[in-house]
Amino acid sequence: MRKPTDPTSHQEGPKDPTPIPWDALEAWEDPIPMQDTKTLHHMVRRSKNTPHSTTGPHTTPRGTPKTPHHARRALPIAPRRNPISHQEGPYDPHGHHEGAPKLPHHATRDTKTRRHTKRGPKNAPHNTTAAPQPPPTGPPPAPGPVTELRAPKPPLLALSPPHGGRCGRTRGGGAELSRAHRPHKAGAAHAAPRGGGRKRGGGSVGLGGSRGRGMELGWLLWGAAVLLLLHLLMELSPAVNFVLRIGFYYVLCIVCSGLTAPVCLLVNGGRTVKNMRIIKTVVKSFKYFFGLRFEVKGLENFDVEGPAIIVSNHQSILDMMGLMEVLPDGCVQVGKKELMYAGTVGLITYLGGVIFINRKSTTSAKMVMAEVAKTMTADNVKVWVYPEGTRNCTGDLLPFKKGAFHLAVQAQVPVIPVVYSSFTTFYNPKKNLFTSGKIKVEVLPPIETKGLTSDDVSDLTDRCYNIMRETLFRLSGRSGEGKDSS
Ligand SMILES: CCCCCCCC/C=C\CCCCCCCC(=O)SCCNC(=O)CCNC(=O)[C@H](O)C(C)(C)COP(=O)(O)OP(=O)(O)OC[C@H]1O[C@@H](n2cnc3c(N)ncnc32)[C@H](O)[C@@H]1OP(=O)(O)O
Ligand SMILES: CCCCCCCCCCCCCCCC(=O)OC[C@@H](O)COP(=O)(O)O
Repeated sequence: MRKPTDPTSHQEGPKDPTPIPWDALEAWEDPIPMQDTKTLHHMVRRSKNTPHSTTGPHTTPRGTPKTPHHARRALPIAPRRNPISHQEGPYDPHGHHEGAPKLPHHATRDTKTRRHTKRGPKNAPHNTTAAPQPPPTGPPPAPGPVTELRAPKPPLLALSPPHGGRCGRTRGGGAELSRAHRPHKAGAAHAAPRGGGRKRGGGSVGLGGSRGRGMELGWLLWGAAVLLLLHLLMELSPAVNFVLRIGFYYVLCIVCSGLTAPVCLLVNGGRTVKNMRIIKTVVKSFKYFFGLRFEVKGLENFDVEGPAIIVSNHQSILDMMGLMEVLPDGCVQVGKKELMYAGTVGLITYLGGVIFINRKSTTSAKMVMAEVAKTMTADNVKVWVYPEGTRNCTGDLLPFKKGAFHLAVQAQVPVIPVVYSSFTTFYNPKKNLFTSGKIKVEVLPPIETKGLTSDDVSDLTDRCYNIMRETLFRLSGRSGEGKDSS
């Protein structure tokens, strides 16, 4: 919080023509202190340390044997204790709870001293306009510094004790510009003056107001010009269009992940599949920014009793929008472990219960999947796997990895194939193509695995591959022969 200047220099009335130190006004409008980030860290730490809270395979407490059990917690279970309810006393988002940082003393002290500035000392005469000055005698003074040549500043401040923040949390307090004089807000000229509610003479906006509005207009014009230029460039150059759109997608993912993570922590307390509902709500809105539409069929095929393994084709990072468009409740995904280190996106995938595997180590990946097979039934969660093991935007399918099908057979749960039509009609990084488009999504009937063993995994994989490939070609409107023409 910036140290406010001496409030007396902001007395009402045009006594002193010298310009008001505008920056000093800022001191009266400091933002509300940010939420105490220490509390947030405290919550995260508490949620990790509570005996019942789930942790991912990579966060087993020190000393735990690195046996397959480390994956035991791979599946998210709603933590049985919510770190927020363990705060001393009720948790107050405005930070007025135990241990919250107090406002610095001088800020409160100033509140008292400033109390007198609104109307001057307590028993001073109630003069709403300055007493007339006696006419100056003797020769006219030589013109002083430039400042004296400037038009005198209009009366500016209806001072009242500071509220310690922009939003005026104390009763009627706070050093604030009378609305009629607030220098930077468009349309403020006609707002009723605040602070004490007494009518102030004259509603005209001071010079500062028009200058502020001019600046605001300038910025608006600049912004419009930049946007127009960008739009023009995007129209003229596919490469610029592609870079800006995919860049915007990355920014959207990073920023929204950073904003959604605290919400997940506050609502669900830590890593749990329940966070997927929140993530899904946010990601489902992304399609509108890119003019993408989804046409979904067969959602009823998700209505199976208990857990299941869902397998789908994987074309690009845009798949997250398609994933969230149809994601059933209580469904976690299998992802490459590198994702966990992708900044805020890694945090949100961790909080959403994503199961991280090391694709480069079949052994460790198998162990994780084996553990998942054991726990998914107990936790009644579905697991979404991309059997191609990587992104593939050719309009065809890569050969399937077998892990998902071993998982289904080991857990004796059905496999539900999901197919997304080819993105190649609107998205092709090699051709710098990224426009709006329609994606057809089809959820196919479940394939039972009851009674199957690991010997049947190869057949199961091939069967699923063929059904999904045929569906992909049908949805993408192409013949089943050969590679995509693109
Ligand atoms: C709020 C705003 C947010 C905005 C941001 C959005 C956030 C969204 C939030 C949240 C959603 C996040 C979503 C993330 C999604 C990420 C997707 C990816 O990362 S895709 C890459 C990782 N996925 C895979 O790799 C596929 C699964 N892979 C497998 O299952 C593989 O099979 C694996 C890794 C286990 C092994 O792969 P191998 O490369 O070794 O090849 P193989 O042929 O499958 O296996 C080799 C041998 O091992 C046996 N084997 C494989 N798995 C086995 C198992 N589990 N048990 C026993 N044997 C197994 C097989 O039978 C095979 O043996 P024989 O050839 O038959 O002799
Ligand atoms: C704050 C610092 C952020 C650091 C940069 C993070 C940028 C991440 C934005 C990613 C947007 C969403 C990603 C969804 C998951 C995904 O689709 O990952 C690709 C993998 O399936 C397969 O990867 P690959 O094997 O390389 O094809």
